[in-house]
Amino acid sequence: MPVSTRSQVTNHEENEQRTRTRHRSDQADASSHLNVALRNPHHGLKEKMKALTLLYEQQKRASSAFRNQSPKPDEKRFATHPSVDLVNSCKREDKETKDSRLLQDVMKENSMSTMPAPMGAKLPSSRVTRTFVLPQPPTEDAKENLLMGPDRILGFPSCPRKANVTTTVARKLSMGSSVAQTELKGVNGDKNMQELEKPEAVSGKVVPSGSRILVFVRLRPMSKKEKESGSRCCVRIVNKRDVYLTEFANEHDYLRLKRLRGRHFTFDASFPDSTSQHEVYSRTTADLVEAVLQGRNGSVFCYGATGAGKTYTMLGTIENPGVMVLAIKDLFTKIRQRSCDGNHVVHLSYLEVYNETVRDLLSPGRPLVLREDKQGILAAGLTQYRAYSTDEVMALLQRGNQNRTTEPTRANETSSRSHAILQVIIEYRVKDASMNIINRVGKLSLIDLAGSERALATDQRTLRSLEGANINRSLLALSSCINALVEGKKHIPYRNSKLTQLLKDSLGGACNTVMIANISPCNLSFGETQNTLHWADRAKEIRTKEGEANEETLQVPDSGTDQAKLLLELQKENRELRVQMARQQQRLLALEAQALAANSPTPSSVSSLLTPPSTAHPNEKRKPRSSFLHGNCFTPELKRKVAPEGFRELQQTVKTLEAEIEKMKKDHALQLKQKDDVIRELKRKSDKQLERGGTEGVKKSGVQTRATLRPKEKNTGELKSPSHRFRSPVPTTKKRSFWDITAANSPSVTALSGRKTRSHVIPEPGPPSMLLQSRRARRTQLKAQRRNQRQEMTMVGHLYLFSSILSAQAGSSTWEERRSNIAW
Ligand SMILES: Nc1ncnc2c1ncn2[C@@H]1O[C@H](COP(=O)(O)OP(=O)(O)OP(=O)(O)O)[C@@H](O)[C@H]1O
Repeated sequence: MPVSTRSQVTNHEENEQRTRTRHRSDQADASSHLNVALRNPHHGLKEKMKALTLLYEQQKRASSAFRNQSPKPDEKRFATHPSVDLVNSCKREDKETKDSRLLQDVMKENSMSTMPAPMGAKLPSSRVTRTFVLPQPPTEDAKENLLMGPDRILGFPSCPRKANVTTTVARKLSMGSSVAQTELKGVNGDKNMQELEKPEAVSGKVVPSGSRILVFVRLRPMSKKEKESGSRCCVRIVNKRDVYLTEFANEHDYLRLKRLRGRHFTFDASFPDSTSQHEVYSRTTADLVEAVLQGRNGSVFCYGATGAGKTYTMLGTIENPGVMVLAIKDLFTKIRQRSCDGNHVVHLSYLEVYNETVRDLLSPGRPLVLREDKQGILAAGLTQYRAYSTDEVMALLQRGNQNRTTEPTRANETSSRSHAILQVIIEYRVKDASMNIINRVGKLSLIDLAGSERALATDQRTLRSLEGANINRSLLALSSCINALVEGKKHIPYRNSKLTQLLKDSLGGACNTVMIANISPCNLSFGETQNTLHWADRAKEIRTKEGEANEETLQVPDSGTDQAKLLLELQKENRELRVQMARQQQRLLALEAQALAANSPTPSSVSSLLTPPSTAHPNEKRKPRSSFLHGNCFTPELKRKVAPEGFRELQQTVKTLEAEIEKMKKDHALQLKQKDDVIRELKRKSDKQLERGGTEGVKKSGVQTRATLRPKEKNTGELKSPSHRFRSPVPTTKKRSFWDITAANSPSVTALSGRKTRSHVIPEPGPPSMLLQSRRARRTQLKAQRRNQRQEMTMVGHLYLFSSILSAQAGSSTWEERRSNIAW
């Protein structure tokens, strides 16, 4: 991290001191005695030597036991290191001789030193020798670390480590399955990696359950420029885990000549400069990819000073692709192998945080706004591309990198000036042991952070310094978050920068997170390297939440192929049924047409309808007509039977209808006759009245109507019609009829009751009554009436005929039905 306050460093050193003390207390009595002696700088040299001898004896035994157990460290690992020759030459020496010489050196130095033993060692600057004071056994590894060449090196491990591989225990990702471990073994094939230490062992305290952030360190090789400038390597990686950082004392700084600076760190794995990209990927990210395929979220981020090799680790080159490329390739390969139906969805988004603005790298445009919802922090409007192959992903990645802000600085020619986040969301289906289909969704975030830098290291130009300030600010926010998370604070200041907002899930969410700290071997970058290692060491203690795998079991009872078969069968059946139904409909239509043709009234039958029926039995109960929709109606036998039977029925119906019509005709003729009689009677009466010159009645009543002429008939409740069909309803005493109301509202009654209604309005006088017309005019009117009646009768006959045909077609089964069908 760019900034580390004095108090933080002090705290850290105190913690380490405490850890050292705790470790020492675990040792034997003699060792504890030694510790007491070592802690006291004013203790006698004799006692110190005694203790050292004791310690040496003890550690010698331990180291010989260790040599018997553990495999020899790979000599090739250090091939590029400046001290390789020295290391090899040392190895060629007899171990015992070497150890004893070391001890002698130590004892000599201690006898000469004025510094307290555990704090370091000193040699006169003229002497070219190695100077150590080791509170830990001088194991082979430690010796390697200290053999830094002919120069005067002031270095020592700050943290004692038991020289026993069995103390390191494998740390697992929170994958919830054995796959992780299997993969780990398969991919790494390294005993030490399988036996990574427990989180508790790393932090030195009991921590709650959950997944700890995995922290790895990668050392980059010395650049040509650095070599040419005569820079030295200040970092040693031992046993692929331990990082020894040493500081070369400045020969001209006489005041600090005696000051010793050097640190020792232990991580989940540390990669020397010769480590290949594939090895880095397989050790750091392969398990994470596996976890993502199990439906979990995973994050990998590279952290380090500018020019330390973050982008190289994440992106790499075309010849040596980095973690991003290898992870995506691995994802695609594994999805294709595992997907049960061959389908998968891979969505890709790529953004950068530059000068505290979020930009879409795949479709650059306006800055994006960060929003928080239930799923976490989201960049609103970020493009999600669906990729179908690795090549497509590569093309997208390339496009995104072209859009990424990079500038040459003094520290790095292609320095990334922004933090880049590549997010891959995968969705695919797998089958479990009980053949259930499980839908899995996982998210992998690959983050390449911009490098922390000192203002002096980069250009002093305004834009670069502003970029640098923003980068440092966001990294400082990141370090604050790491601090808060490690200290278990309730409030984590994610909102201090856009970067921490975006990393919220990776740091404190339900996510498996890997941090790769990139460091430079150059002694000129000692400060930055120390900072990086310090924060990486701190990040080891962060624990992310234990999250559920994002998977959903789809309730499909049968296998995919069975399902497909079933679907095909059902489709086939459906097609067949449709064809059958169409055929049946055609047959039905044909039958109906046939029946209609057979039942349709021919001219002869119409004429027969008009002739009087020979026999008519209207009340006779008829057999219901068999329905065309009956189940057996499609048999050819029945088809032959149905037509004549229907025809016979129809003939009978016609006959009955004819009889009915005849009867009605008679009734109507009778009615007409009665009406004529009434008219004649009325005429006679009116003639009499006229003859009597009785115009008084006319004057009295005002308007004479037919109703006034038949008051008695009105009382009986019968109309003048002779037909029983035209009987009016019997008037009830309770209900007031319209006539009652009008009578009640008549002026005389109103005068009595004093109440007025709308019917008080006196109607306009109507046309003159028929009785007032001349005789000739009356006769013409009557003739017209009769003509109308005759026409009505003809129409009724036609209607009757028509309705009978309709009812016959509609399939009315009984006589009553048919009769009711006739619209009277
Ligand atoms: N492991 C490695 N092997 C070989 N070359 C490396 C390695 N790591 C880094 N480099 C080289 O070091 C130089 C700087 O690396 P890189 O650009 O990745 O640094 P960086 O940390 O991303 O810097 P910045 O933060 O400024 O972007 C590059 O030229 C790169 O090729």
